[in-house]
Amino acid sequence: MDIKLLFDVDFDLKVTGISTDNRLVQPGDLFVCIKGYTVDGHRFAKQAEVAGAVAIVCEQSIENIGIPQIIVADTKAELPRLAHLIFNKPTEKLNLFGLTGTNGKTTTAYILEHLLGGFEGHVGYIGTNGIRYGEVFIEPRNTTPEPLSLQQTFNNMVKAGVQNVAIEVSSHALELHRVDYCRFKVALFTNLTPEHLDFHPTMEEYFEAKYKLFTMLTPDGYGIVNLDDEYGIQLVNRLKAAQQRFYTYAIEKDADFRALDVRMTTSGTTFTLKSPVGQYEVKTPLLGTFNVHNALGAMASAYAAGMPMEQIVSLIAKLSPVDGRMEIINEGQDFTVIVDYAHTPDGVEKVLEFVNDIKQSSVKVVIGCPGDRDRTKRPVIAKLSVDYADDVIFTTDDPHSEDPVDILNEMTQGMEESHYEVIVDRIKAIEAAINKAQKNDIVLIAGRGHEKVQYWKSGNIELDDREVAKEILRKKLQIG
Ligand SMILES: CC(=O)N[C@H]1[C@@H](OP(=O)(O)OP(=O)(O)OC[C@H]2O[C@@H](n3ccc(=O)[nH]c3=O)[C@H](O)[C@@H]2O)O[C@H](CO)[C@@H](O)[C@@H]1O[C@H](C)C(=O)N[C@@H](C)C(=O)N[C@H](CCC(=O)O)C(=O)O
Ligand SMILES: Nc1ncnc2c1ncn2[C@@H]1O[C@H](COP(=O)(O)OP(=O)(O)OP(=O)(O)O)[C@@H](O)[C@H]1O
Repeated sequence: MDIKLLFDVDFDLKVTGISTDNRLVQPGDLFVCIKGYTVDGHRFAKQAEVAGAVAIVCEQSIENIGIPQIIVADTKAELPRLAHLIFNKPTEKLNLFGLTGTNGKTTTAYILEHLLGGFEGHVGYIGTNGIRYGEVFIEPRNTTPEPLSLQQTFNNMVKAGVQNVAIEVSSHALELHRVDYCRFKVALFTNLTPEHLDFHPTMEEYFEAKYKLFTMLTPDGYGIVNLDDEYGIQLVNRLKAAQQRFYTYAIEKDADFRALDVRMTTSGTTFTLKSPVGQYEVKTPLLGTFNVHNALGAMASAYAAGMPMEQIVSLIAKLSPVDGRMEIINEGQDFTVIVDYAHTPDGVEKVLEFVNDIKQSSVKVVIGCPGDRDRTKRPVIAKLSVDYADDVIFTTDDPHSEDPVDILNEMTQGMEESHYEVIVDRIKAIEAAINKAQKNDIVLIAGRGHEKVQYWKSGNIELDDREVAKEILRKKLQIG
């Protein structure tokens, strides 16, 4: 591509690619210097030149560089525009369904992917559980990838014939320009509760970051909003003021898509759906009230995309469980083991509410908090656990650079209740809970869901709660 198609410059140059990491530069690339949270990419301009970069995009002039430097005010803001152009404006050829909110993005995206898959065209997914389309699966690094890998992925999806993409859009992504130059056919808001307050100083700023997604709707696009959430109500008011189209969903409030008469068991949920085109009996294998919200959001999104309601209702009954979200581990034992990804106070509370609603006997919880992440939630999650569960084992989540014992001390500091114990080793903690479980008990293993790797300062180790639970159950039942 001629550099003049990217910048208003008076020299000729052919650009064949783009990179923000000198270690990945290919000859012919444009190298964009990003000031990161750990290092400043300007430091790597020379190495990028040596690796074959043909020009540098930077925020200030860099010494001893022999290739052209294009100075811009904010390289992070410039990057999505460049990626959009270099990767052939892929978002103009795709229907993007953006999902945002503190909890429920992955689950709602999964349900939507399933619905759209039964409708028309090929579907892609981008989010916490990775990138998937056709036969392709790429392990995730971030929930919402940075602009280069995002636009490149979109371009690959277009080439593979994908038409619809369900993409989780994190507040970090909205704040850090990762999704600039994306235009959404549907923008969905699940809820907003305290999380990431290490990144967004206040809830209002956190909400403003989420709101940005709704300013990126196409003119014929729809906002889809959870009306049972107080920030959802604020969002609806803004959409009305901006004369944007939207559908609401709720259980409590009178919304466009409303679940009435919700009935829950450990094998699934049924409810009566009130929709803009009549009432339907809905059956899903998903567990918990929050998954009724997620199902409603996905159904409203599919409807906004033109899918007939009858088809939506029929497909939702055929869902399989979501990876690591309320996943039942069944090795034939006479109690219930659930692995779930709840890791925010709201998520933990919702899951505990659900298990309390359906419990026939005692509830045992194994839970921890990650290191290097929002510390304010540690005592809150611990308190919720002892408030709702009969037996709690606090254990290690992903410690990252922190000492797990310090995290556990922060969780339990000042705790007056005594029905908890601390077992630092997560495998031993899961083992203790399962070995203590009696007939009809529920063991909830929360926080890590689908995750397969535990992140430690000293190195990462393989740890999948589901596999651990299965192995312990089989030992307990003397199978194999
Ligand atoms: C705070 C944050 O968002 N960090 C993201 C950021 O990393 P960073 O700022 O530390 O980057 P850096 O290492 O300082 O590097 C700066 C620049 O120098 C370049 N570099 C660096 C080293 C080198 O040798 N050569 C080189 O060229 C890098 O390629 C980069 O361009 O840029 C990286 C590349 O795009 C991201 O992967 C990384 O996300 C990290 C992993 C992260 O944990 N992000 C979290 C906070 C996040 O984004 N979370 C959200 C929400 C998740 C949720 O909802 O729970 C998400 O969307 O994932
Ligand atoms: N609508 C919801 N409201 C509250 N909690 C929810 C909701 N949906 C799911 N949860 C809880 O939050 C956990 C994470 O769900 P999910 O992965 O769908 O959310 P997410 O927004 O994608 O989170 P993350 O970005 O951290 O991956 C689930 O395991 C469940 O415990």
